[in-house]
Amino acid sequence: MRIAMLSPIAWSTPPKKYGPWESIVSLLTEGLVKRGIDVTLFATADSHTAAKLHAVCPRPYEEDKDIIIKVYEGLHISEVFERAKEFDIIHNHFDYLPLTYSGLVDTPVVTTIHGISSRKILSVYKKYNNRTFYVSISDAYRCRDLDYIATVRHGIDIESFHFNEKPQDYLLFLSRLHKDKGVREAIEVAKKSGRKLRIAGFIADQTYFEKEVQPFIDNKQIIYEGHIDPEFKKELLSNAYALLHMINYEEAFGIGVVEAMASGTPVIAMNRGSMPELIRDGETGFLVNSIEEAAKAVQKLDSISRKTCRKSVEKRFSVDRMVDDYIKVYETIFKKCKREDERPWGFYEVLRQRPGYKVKSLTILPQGEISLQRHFHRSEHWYIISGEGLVTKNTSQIRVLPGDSVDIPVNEVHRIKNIGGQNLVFIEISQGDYLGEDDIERLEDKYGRA
Ligand SMILES: O=P(O)(O)OC[C@H]1O[C@@H](O)[C@@H](O)[C@@H](O)[C@@H]1O
Repeated sequence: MRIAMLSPIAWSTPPKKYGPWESIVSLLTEGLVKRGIDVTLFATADSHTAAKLHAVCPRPYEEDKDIIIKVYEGLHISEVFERAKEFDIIHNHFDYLPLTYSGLVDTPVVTTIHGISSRKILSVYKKYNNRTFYVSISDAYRCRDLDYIATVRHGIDIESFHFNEKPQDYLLFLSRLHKDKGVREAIEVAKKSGRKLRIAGFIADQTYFEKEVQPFIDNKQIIYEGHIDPEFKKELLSNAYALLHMINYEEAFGIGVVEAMASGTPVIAMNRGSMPELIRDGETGFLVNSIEEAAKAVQKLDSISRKTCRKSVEKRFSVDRMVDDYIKVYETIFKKCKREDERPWGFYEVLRQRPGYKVKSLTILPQGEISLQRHFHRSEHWYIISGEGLVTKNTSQIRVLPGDSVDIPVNEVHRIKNIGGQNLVFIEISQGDYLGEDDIERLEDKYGRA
């Protein structure tokens, strides 16, 4: 299966510090590659992957303000769709914009809806509801107006989080600093329960920060650690007494919540959005409805086993589980959308068909080869456009390059194999009294179709 993975370009894939969408794309891509799946990752040029990287945007636009967002969004997305025929599935993680290209290609598009920033963008999702496939990242995040092929909850690289059974005494806030994420509320919980609070994350709303957060930072009880790197984040998570996640919105998924539990750290979260799907109330943390309840929950934290937190994540939020779930989604889509012109060796396109002749372009992927075969009703003429091939004609073999042509009379046993590193493309003119695809006698086939 050939997957085109379309990542956002706000951050690199994986991100250096913050970038939840890019981080999930990276974990999924690397997990699929490990399973032997052919993935092409479309991401910023400074991304790192074991898949094939295709990049037009040199750096993340959040890190380089000289990058004009609209220009690079257009260039980045169009690359995937212009190469659509090379893939069995395009997996879009880039929000709604790529949907507007999906009607122009035959390759099925699956979109993981990581977040709907405003109800105003829903009209795009609604328009493409019947044309593409949507995946939600929690049941809570399903929108009634859309149809979904599955819910796939995120997985994390559990082994990279240090499990710690003996935490320090501080509470932790770890997210972007924004009203939605409830930083102010976390400060109040810390004050009410007389605990130290360490705050980490980048300032997503400067006005909010200056008004609601900064005045409370005394670097004794309320400490701001800044926009931290992944290693420091892991250290803060594993040493924390608990994570406070006092969100003010219906959050689709909380990666930090799962990462905390993987480190053995229980989470006290507002009971809304996806939180009940992530936290087992009383087992891996507490679901609360107010600051008062959260402060009371702090007093009960000793009843939570840090080992249970870790085990719960191992069972429910591993990368392997996420990769399994997405492979199931791809297989379902693959079966639903299977077309005759997609072949194990590549694909073809009929350019013209009239009584007596047919013109096709054929693309054979590297290492691909058509079956050893013959036709009873048609002769064929091949003209090589690009790549390097090896043609078998009866018992002889001929190496072919762009500009070469080959004639295959009716009844002649033949095959063509891609022996180069790039796609082998050729134009075929077939002539005869019957031109249907079923006029193929397969004598031998690498893909078991003979
Ligand atoms: O049988 P497979 O390997 O799919 O090859 C099928 C292809 O064979 C070639 O010789 C031509 O006849 C193409 O028109 C055809 O699509």
